[in-house]
Amino acid sequence: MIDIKEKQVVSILNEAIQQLQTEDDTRLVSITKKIEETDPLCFFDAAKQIGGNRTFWTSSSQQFLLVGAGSAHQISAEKSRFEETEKQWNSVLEKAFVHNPYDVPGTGVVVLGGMSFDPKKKPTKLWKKFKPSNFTVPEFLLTKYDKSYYFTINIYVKKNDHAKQLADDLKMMERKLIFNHKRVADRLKITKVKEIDPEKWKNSVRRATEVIGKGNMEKIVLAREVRLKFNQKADISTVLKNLLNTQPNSYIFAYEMDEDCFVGATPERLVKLEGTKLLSTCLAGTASRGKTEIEDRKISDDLLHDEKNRQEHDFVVKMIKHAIMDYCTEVNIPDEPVIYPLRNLQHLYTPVTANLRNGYSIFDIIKQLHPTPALGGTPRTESLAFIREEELLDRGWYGAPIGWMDSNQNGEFAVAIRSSLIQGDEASLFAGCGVVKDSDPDSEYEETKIKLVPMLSVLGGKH
Ligand SMILES: C=C(O[C@@H]1C=C(C(=O)O)C=C[C@H]1O)C(=O)O
Ligand SMILES: [Mg+2]
Repeated sequence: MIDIKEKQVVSILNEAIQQLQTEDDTRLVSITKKIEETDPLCFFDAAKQIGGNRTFWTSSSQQFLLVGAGSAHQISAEKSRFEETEKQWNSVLEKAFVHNPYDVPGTGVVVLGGMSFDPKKKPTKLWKKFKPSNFTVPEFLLTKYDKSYYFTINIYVKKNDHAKQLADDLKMMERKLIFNHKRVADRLKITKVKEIDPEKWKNSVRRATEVIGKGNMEKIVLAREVRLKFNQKADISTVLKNLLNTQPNSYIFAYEMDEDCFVGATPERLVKLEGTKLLSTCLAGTASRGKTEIEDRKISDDLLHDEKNRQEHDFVVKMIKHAIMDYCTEVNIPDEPVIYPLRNLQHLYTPVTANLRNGYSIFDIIKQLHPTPALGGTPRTESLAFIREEELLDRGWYGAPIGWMDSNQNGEFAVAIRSSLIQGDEASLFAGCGVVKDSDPDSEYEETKIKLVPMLSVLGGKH
């Protein structure tokens, strides 16, 4: 094991400082080292004590995990957000002084963030802390990859900085973050539930089926919001712990902006990139889980053969295939979906594998894919216009790409569903469903109800 001693941190900082030309010049220094096993939730908790916003990400296998504390660099973009975000990210990388002896995805200069579903929708104050695109390079980052743990420091240095002093301060922060303390779980209780107008929502579903019936569109995804009030402020670490314990096969994420935190456990990958190896996912079509194994198998079987759900699913497959064709080689998509089981429901699932062509980035793919018909509809422009006009909620970051990327073309983005915007002792939960020509408003309403269960149950609701 290569261990970077503190003395080396001082010399790395010194080297970076000495390369600065003028007093106003600054430079991002990134130092990664391997550490002993560290409890990610303790790290997340401790990050609160040292101040600054926190970020959290685990991939569906949970063998990969990122926890960010504070912010060394903040990217935010409004107009041309994909291009602008990527431009700012590249300029961070260009000037970065990186010391990372490990060729491990998610170590070194890493950025975590997300974006809003539809920048053209008039924003409300609900999401005022979240820009159309916000990304954070954490000041301190914990990475778990396979069974190993890494700690990365990202810090801007100036010509007048004193390397030894900086290194001492950083060491103190590291001790605070990596110290495994005993966590106290909170006992959150829901004191008020306000469903935002279910009857109006069902009417929107009805109108969507009418529009689809006329042949103008094929699929429109409509979402709704539930507002909760709690007996106390929600503790985000406890929410994450509960999600980790109850939601297998899901990406668990948190992105904090001051007092607000966007949290979720989504099963839906948008895109994963490891070097040039690309993975995407078609996930649409839903049923509940059975109470017995036999009942469960029967429900899966029916779902696999249900025409309405297969339609919902096939629009996504077709679109994703079309969207990545020009950007990838070796695109491989099975002809038939399989079942993707979750704790409270099951989906139709078709994996996509491909090879990203030279010269393209994960951002090029996100731009092509978002929103897929799993969250928008078919055709895209028309369905988005319908959603913008008809939906009663501000989706904010719900249903949009959320994820991370590093400086070596590795990264992964999920679609932020099964999620909640937690605001102190209140929260908004979101769930939507794919409306096609045979959709029935009451059944779609029931479907969104099950999709709300994962978040509701970890926030003190019924299990
Ligand atoms: C829109 C959501 O989920 C999407 C809609 C699905 C459906 O209607 O069958 C299934 C998975 C997701 O693509 C949500 O969970 O909020
Ligand atoms: Mg559905």
